[in-house]
Amino acid sequence: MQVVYTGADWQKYWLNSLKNDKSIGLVPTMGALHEGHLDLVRKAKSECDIVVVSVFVNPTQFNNQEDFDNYPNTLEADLAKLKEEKVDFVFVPNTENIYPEKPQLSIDFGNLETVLEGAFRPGHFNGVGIIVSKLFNIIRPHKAYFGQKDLQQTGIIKRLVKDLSMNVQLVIVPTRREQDGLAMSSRNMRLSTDERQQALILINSLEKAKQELLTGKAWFEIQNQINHDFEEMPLASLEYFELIHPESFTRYSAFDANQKSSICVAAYVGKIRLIDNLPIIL
Ligand SMILES: Nc1ncnc2c1ncn2[C@@H]1O[C@H](COP(=O)(O)OP(=O)(O)OP(=O)(O)O)[C@@H](O)[C@H]1O
Ligand SMILES: CC(C)(CO)[C@@H](O)C(=O)[O-]
Ligand code: BAL
Repeated sequence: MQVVYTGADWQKYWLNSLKNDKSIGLVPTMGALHEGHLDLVRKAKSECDIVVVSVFVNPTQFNNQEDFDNYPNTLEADLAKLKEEKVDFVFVPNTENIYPEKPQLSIDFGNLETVLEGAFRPGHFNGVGIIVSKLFNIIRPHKAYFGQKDLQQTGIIKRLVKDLSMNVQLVIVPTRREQDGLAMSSRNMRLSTDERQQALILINSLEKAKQELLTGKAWFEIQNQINHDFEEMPLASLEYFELIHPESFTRYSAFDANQKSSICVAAYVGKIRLIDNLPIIL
């Protein structure tokens, strides 16, 4: 496994892979790797000749300085896990290398900016759009792997690839969960024991809502009930709990079994903001 620190360093490996007609798979991450990330890596390993994992905590996608300052950094352990998975390259750029200057470009994702993460994290998707474009331009992968846990992020990146005719195939990997159902997330390691227990309200409320939707209960009643459930949890505070179309991300005010739908949730547990989602009709 080779650790590469700059785009210029990667260039010679890229030329070599091109000469040998090798396919390249990229797994973009912000580090603090868990089994969810490793599922992406394993999928990439099974489909590509060369797998590159990037580890970069991208400052421009954080709308909250405290969240950025406290984002876990476990690079040594990450490298050991990636070596175990027989990853070919790990790209670990520093901020100066990625952002020699503050980008002047900004990306407006239209309606995607006005709901869910777009609404609650102003500027977040602009930061994601810029860094993912940069990573695609530097690494030039044939395929890139993203997790379904960040459902709206997958919509943003699909839009980016389509609107800019990027020559990369996106692969979306299902959400890996802990045994009790909590979606794996790097931020989980910052939860106290009590917070970890109360964090289960995210997946429990998604599953409860799904069951009730499928048995005919009205969406507004379900939403009211879930709001109430969150109010009962002293450490959890709900940001949104929405029924949406999983491609356009438009909100539904009522359930329609003939339309694709997913439920998305975001909540603070203590000071940690977590997100999750569950498909209802695919
Ligand atoms: N539980 C999971 N299952 C599948 N993919 C995941 C999971 N968690 C994260 N990913 C994916 O891994 C990639 C890198 O994500 P990232 O490094 O932000 O990790 P993260 O665990 O989502 O961190 P955080 O939730 O704290 O933002 C993204 O494509 C993300 O969707
Ligand atoms: C795609 C990504 C690596 C861009 O920084 C990040 O948003 C993430 O980890 O999901
Ligand atoms: N996994 C999404 C990255 C973020 O929370 O900024």
